[in-house]
Amino acid sequence: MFLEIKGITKHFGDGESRVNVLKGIDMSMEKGEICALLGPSGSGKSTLLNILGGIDQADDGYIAIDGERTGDMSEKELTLYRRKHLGYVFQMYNLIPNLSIRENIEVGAYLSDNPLDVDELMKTLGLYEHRNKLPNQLSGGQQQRTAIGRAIVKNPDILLCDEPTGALDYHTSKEILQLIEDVNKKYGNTVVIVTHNGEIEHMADRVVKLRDGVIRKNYMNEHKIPAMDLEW
Ligand SMILES: Nc1ncnc2c1ncn2[C@@H]1O[C@H](COP(=O)(O)OP(=O)(O)OP(=O)(O)O)[C@@H](O)[C@H]1O
Repeated sequence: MFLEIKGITKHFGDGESRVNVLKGIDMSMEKGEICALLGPSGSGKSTLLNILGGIDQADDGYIAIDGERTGDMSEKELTLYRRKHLGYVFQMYNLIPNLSIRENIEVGAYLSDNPLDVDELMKTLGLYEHRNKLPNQLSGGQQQRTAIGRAIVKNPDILLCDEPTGALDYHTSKEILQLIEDVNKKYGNTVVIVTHNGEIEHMADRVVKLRDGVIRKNYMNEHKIPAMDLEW
């Protein structure tokens, strides 16, 4: 097992305003799996993703990646680990406005000992011809491609995507999902996609459904559908 999540609990606030957001999450994933993490608003999806990504800390439980428990690491080790092994794609692209597309992707490459070839990646992403433009000269879909490029150029073991198509129209969303699928096939990264879009579960190997901070369902898809064929 590549990724192990065991007994994760998390609360926010204290006293009357205390909310128990995650109430004991256990799940695991193999390398190269795509997991769709679904659940109603407020069920704890982003909180779990942030804990997986080392952006937030659990109250209890642990995350182990390839046998290494992130909770046992010092702050410095964790930062290095995050830089090297995790890629994050957000709904808002968070690109650096005064850097070119190429430079935005290179920012990710600098963080890695083992980066992918930036030119080749830009070609895979369909961004090569736009490489010298600034983010605001591109469409939303192209900006999201750049954000995926920045996350993936590190060749991270795990790619965490929080509503990666949340701000995009139907066709662009499908393109981005196809791209995530292509990247997973080509580089074998383990992918977790947090989404409200139930259709995305059909392209995933594993489907995990959260409700009220608990996993209600966790199953493997017998028949995956290519992202290109999803409809909603
Ligand atoms: N930093 C925080 N401080 C206080 N409460 C928080 C914080 N972050 C999240 N919460 C609360 O935790 C609960 C779960 O939030 P989370 O964002 O994980 O849910 P979600 O399933 O991702 O929801 P959505 O689909 O709407 O993004 C919510 O009730 C939210 O208000």
